[in-house]
Amino acid sequence: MATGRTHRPATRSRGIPEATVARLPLYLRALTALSERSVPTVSSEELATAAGVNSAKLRKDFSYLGSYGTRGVGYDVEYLVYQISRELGLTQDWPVVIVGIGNLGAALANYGGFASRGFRVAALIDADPAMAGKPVAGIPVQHTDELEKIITDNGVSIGVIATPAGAAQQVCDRLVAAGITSILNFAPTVLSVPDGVDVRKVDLSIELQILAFHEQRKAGEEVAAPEEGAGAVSPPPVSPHRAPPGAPGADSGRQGPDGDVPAVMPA
Ligand SMILES: NC(=O)c1ccc[n+]([C@@H]2O[C@H](COP(=O)([O-])OP(=O)(O)OC[C@H]3O[C@@H](n4cnc5c(N)ncnc54)[C@H](O)[C@@H]3O)[C@@H](O)[C@H]2O)c1
Repeated sequence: MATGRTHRPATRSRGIPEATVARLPLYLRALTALSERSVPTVSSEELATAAGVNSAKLRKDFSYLGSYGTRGVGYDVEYLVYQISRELGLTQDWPVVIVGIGNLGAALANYGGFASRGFRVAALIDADPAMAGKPVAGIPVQHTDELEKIITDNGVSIGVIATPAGAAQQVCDRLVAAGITSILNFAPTVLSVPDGVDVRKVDLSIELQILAFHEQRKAGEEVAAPEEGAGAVSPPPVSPHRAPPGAPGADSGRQGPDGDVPAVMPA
């Protein structure tokens, strides 16, 4: 049974900090767009803007990859795409299983962005016997009774949980016992996993709550703003774009369009 893991190491193998790893997909997304436009080189400032991070952080991140760019020329786009893809393990195909094929699981199965990034949906699994055999995104749904066999037969190491929260821990335990070592959890619950298993959690409602915080703050500023010429002394303005303390992107000083951290977070 899961023993529970309460913290994650600050650095991964080969000394790349976790925060840098979390930004690599942002760089890759921006670089892929440049590559598709056949842009050969890019400056750290341009790439930082496109990725939504600050350029000093980008240069520091790339130094972990041993990539320093060429003064006056910038970074070679194709080479960086290759380097980051290799670092993220994307130069190989990763079979993925999705468990819980309801609204969300079906939407994920239909999402073309997984396959184009090297994540092949190997199987769809659901506990509802009525769904067994029904195709979703062209893949027949399989019953949870088959879970262990499916994982072994397909050599799957990444599982996606899209079940109701109440079922997620039990599904997680079965996935882990069957050999899954990475889990992307969409269920709104904290999963307990043994050492050696990585869990990432996506929660769009948390992102909305952070936006609600900013909306509330903006509304408060409008109410508090003194009328011109009234002579009132107001406190220095607080940027509405700063994240609340402890939130993703907090204390980063500056955030790009997406913030510095993607809307996926450690469990
Ligand atoms: N993270 C996010 O941003 C986000 C967004 C939407 C929904 N969610 C969460 O995703 C989950 C799924 O939402 P939904 O709208 O697709 O729900 P849904 O009810 O449409 O689908 C849930 C599916 O899980 C299956 N299921 C239940 N128990 C199972 C088990 N033990 N093993 C395998 N399958 C099982 C059900 O048969 C059903 O098909 C919920 O936990 C929801 O809160 C998260």
